[in-house]
Amino acid sequence: MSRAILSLGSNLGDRYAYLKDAVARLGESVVLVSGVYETPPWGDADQPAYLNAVVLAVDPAAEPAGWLERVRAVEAAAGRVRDPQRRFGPRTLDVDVIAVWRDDGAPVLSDDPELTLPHPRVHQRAFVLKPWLDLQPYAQLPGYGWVTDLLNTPELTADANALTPRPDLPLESQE
Ligand SMILES: Nc1ncnc2c1ncn2[C@@H]1O[C@H](COP(=O)(O)OP(=O)(O)OP(=O)(O)O)[C@@H](O)[C@H]1O
Ligand SMILES: Nc1nc2c(c(=O)[nH]1)N=C(CO)CN2
Repeated sequence: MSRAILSLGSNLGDRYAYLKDAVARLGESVVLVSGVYETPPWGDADQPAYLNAVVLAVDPAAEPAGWLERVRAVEAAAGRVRDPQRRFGPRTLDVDVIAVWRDDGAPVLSDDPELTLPHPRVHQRAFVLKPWLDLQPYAQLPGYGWVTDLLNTPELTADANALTPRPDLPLESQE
């Protein structure tokens, strides 16, 4: 059994449709879905704004590597398009494995370049940390501590303030 925080991002094409499709493809493993935020591009300023969200997924059978396979499949199914010359450039859909915990609550730590856990840049990304807090107000990022404390650091406060909630774009069922 493992649970995972996964991040979703899109800044090309029908961004909202890509996020909805990603949640649908992740299927029954998704137990919590954050709100959607409109976010200024991070890491490469010359590109359109993103829509970002975060999900908590649980799967009794999933090994840590299984989450990477799953997010790659979701990206492929969405016909992921991106410019290989631009590391942090635009894309139809990006799904990252942010952190994974085992059944006993222990975080999975990995420095494997194929699957680095926690995600090596997440502590710098308000566009992931803020939606994550929507799901888990007491979230802790393994190796870094409370997510709320990270968001309150001077490095991230301005980025966090620049995120715009988009309650008009729900990912959860409205029934
Ligand atoms: N925690 C992780 N989540 C997703 N991919 C990872 C992770 N750790 C390592 N990788 C590897 O990174 C490679 C590139 O991933 P991807 O194309 O999503 O990067 P990126 O979106 O350009 O940058 P970033 O990961 O900073 O968002 C993947 O093929 C994957 O094997
Ligand atoms: N706001 C925002 N910026 C980004 C994002 C993202 O999802 N949201 N993903 C990137 C890919 O590495 C690069 N920059």
